[in-house]
Amino acid sequence: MSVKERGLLIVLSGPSGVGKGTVRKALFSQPDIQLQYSISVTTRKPREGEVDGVDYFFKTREQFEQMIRQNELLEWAEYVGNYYGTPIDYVEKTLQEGKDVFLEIEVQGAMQVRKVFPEALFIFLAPPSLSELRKRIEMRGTESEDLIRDRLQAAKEELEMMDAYDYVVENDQVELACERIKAIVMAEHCRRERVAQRYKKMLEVE
Ligand SMILES: Nc1ncnc2c1ncn2[C@@H]1O[C@H](COP(=O)(O)OP(=O)(O)OP(=O)(O)O)[C@@H](O)[C@H]1O
Ligand SMILES: Nc1nc2c(ncn2[C@@H]2O[C@H](COP(=O)(O)O)[C@@H](O)[C@H]2O)c(=O)[nH]1
Repeated sequence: MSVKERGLLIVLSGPSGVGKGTVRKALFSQPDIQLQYSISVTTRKPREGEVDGVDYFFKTREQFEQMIRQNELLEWAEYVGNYYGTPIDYVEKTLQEGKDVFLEIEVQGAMQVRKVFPEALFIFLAPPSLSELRKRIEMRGTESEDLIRDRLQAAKEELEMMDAYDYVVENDQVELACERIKAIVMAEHCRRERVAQRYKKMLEVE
């Protein structure tokens, strides 16, 4: 399979509460872009309304550690007391089918993905400010005061990593952030198409 035919791997990171899930849902509802969401595995307890196999695959720590041992994860990280990871089989199979795969993961995991898939597209979603980030995570109402504090502490470390990404997109408004990500993905497809054409021409000349 040529570089062009394989799907594009898109990695979206950003601090907890910045709006990754909200922007992703907006992006996935767009008719002119087709992305496949990679459902992560986690040891975190489900939030109200979260469904196993839709939002996450919810596992015990023992089950998760077994997945690590059996090399079933493309990447994994411990984030604020819980494990999170990306099942490798789904990502590989879907990319092979020529479909684009979308990962929504924190920064430690994203850096592991970069080592395995350096050609992936890395996008960091940034909040307009730290105070707005705090407001969003508090307004969501899914975490205790202690967990919000820990997630905001992690957010400061994550924001320092944004330079390691190919693009930084501000999530000031969901629709705008969604359009910006769409434009980045479409531009990357055009670039890959041109590289593939040039490569094909080169082979014809030889
Ligand atoms: N542009 C925005 N303006 C105002 N509120 C927003 C915006 N984007 C998202 N929100 C709100 O912020 C809260 C957090 O959003 P969301 O759950 O999507 O964040 P997240 O980055 O996926 O968080 P986590 O990493 O913890 O899962 C939600 O209540 C959401 O409605
Ligand atoms: N490294 C990974 N991080 C992941 C994965 N799935 C989700 N996440 C990130 O964890 C935090 C917390 O998520 P929450 O649902 O508890 O709010 C957030 O930044 C997610 O994007 C994964 O597979 N690997």
